[in-house]
Amino acid sequence: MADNNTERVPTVIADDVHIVYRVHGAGGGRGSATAALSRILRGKKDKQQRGVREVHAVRGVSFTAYRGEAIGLIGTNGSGKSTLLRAIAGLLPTERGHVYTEGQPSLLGVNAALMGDLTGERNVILGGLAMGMSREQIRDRYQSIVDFSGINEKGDFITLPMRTYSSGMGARLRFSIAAAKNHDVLMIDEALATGDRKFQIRSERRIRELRKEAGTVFLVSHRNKSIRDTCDRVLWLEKGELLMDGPTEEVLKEYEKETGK
Ligand SMILES: Nc1ncnc2c1ncn2[C@@H]1O[C@H](COP(=O)(O)OP(=O)(O)OP(=O)(O)O)[C@@H](O)[C@H]1O
Repeated sequence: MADNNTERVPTVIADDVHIVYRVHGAGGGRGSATAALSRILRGKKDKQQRGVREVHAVRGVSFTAYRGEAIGLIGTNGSGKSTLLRAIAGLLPTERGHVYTEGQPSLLGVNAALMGDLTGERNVILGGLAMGMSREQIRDRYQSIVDFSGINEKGDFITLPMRTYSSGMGARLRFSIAAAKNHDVLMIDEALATGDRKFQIRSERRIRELRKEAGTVFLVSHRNKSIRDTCDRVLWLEKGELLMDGPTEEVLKEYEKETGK
C-alpha cells in the first residue's frame, strides 16, 4: 500500500553516489585554428595539459526512497539535481557508490528525447513505445494523452511537427506522455515549471495519483510551491552534496532562509 508506513518498500537506494563528468579538450578551444596551432607548438607535453577536465557533480549522496513517496529535489543552479536524477535513471555511470532501483525508473525531463521533426501525434506513439506500452495500449490512451496535454485546445496542433511548439507546449506533451503510464519510479525534471497554471494544477493532481498507484515520484523544481503542493519529502543538494533530507516544510524553511526566497 502506498501510504502504509508499517510496510515501507524501498524503490531507490543511493549508496554513497559520486558522479564525475569528464570534459575532453576543455579550455583548449579545440576546434579553432589557433588552438590547433598552439597544440602543435606545445607538442607532446600538451597532451597531459590539454587532458580532461573533471566535474565532480555529485559527491557521496546516500538516501533511500520508498514506494508511495513524492520526493522533491531542490538546490541552487548547478547543485547536481539533474545529474543525480540521470544517475538514478541509469543514464550516467557512478564514479563511486551504487544506485539500486526496483523496476525501471523513467526520467521525464524537459529535454526528454522526442523527435522535433515528427508531429505531436507520432511522438505520442513513439514515446509510448519507448516506455514499453503496446500499440493497442497507446491507441486506447491516445486521446486522453492529447486531452491532458491541452495541445489541441487552441487548434489542431497535434498534427504539426513538435519543433513548431512553444517550449511550454513541448513540455506539456512530454509530461502527458510520461504520465499516461504508471511508473515504478517517475522522475520529473522541471516539467511543471514550463506549463501554464492550469496545466500545472492538472499535472500536480496526476503526480498525486501516480503516488497512490504505488510509484515513487521525484520532482526537480525551482518552484517551491510546486514542491510544497506535490512532495512530502525533500532532498536539498548543494555543490553535489546532500545538505538536508527531511519533511518538505522543514527542509524548505531552511532553504528559503538560506536563499532568501
Ligand atoms: N554534460 C555535462 N558535462 C560536464 N559537466 C556537466 C554536464 N552536465 C552538468 N554538468 C555540471 O555538473 C554540475 C551539476 O549540474 P546539474 O545540471 O546536475 O545541476 P542542477 O542542480 O540540475 O542545475 P539547474 O538547477 O541549473 O538545472 C554543474 O557544475 C554542471 O556544470
